Amino acid sequence: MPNTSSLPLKNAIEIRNLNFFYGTFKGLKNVNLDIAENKVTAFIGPSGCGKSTLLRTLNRMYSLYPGQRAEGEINFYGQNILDSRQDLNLLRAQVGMVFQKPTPFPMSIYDNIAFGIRLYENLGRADMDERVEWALSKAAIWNEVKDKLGQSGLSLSGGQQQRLCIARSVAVKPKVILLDEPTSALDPISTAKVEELVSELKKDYTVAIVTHNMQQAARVSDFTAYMYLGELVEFGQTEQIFMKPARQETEDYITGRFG
Ligand SMILES: Nc1ncnc2c1ncn2[C@@H]1O[C@H](COP(=O)(O)OP(=O)(O)OP(=O)(O)O)[C@@H](O)[C@H]1O
Repeated sequence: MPNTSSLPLKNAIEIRNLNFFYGTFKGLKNVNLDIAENKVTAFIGPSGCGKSTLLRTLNRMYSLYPGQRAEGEINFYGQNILDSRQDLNLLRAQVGMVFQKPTPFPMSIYDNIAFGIRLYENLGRADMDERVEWALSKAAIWNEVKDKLGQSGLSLSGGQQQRLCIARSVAVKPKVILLDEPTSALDPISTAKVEELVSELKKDYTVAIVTHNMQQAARVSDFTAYMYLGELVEFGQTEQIFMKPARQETEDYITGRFG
């Protein structure tokens, strides 16, 4: 891993010697990676290389599944979230996640946002209204839904549903937002809106994004991690990874000569 310590950046997450197991299969092999605060870090690499596995360790999403376990350290602002004493609800409020397929709850647009907030905070009606508007505005969808907050979240288009899901994760004021191929189910116009939104979000949040789309990684991210067969092959500033990769394997993948 190149040394990025010379950059004047603060890390939100520092991953150290991370190994991940699906039963006996090792999905991640000794990964070391820093995720800088208020930056976008992209995970790229061929199918099955461990991008989603790595993302899902960052809020312990895997803990829902028996037989899956991580070893090593994931220090989130200095605290190792792999510690068995880690409060998982608190962690998931601080490290939110948006999935590939938009997953609005089968309830109103308003309640899609308010639901998560109610789990953590006891807001009065006026404060809740304000928070809902704030979250929908942050996710650049307020103007499209402000006159139909009582309608089902499922009545929105796919691209709007995905922005609603981003609003839902923003609403609980996380520090980090994890995006797992957030545009792969979207049309090009919705994709462009979500990409624009990602660039906006980093003003307030730290973002990690898994993407199959290398142009997308190049457009939206500040740092890129190239993975292969569960290993982190190369990590650096996105411009360097795409313009001047240090490793031949990275260059082969970036230039489409892989495989
Ligand atoms: N639930 C599971 N049980 C067993 N093995 C799994 C499970 N989920 C993923 N794997 C394996 O772990 C490895 C990494 O998978 P992962 O989904 O992280 O890859 P990925 O890079 O995100 O792939 P893709 O781009 O296709 O989504 C693969 O070999 C995959 O088969």
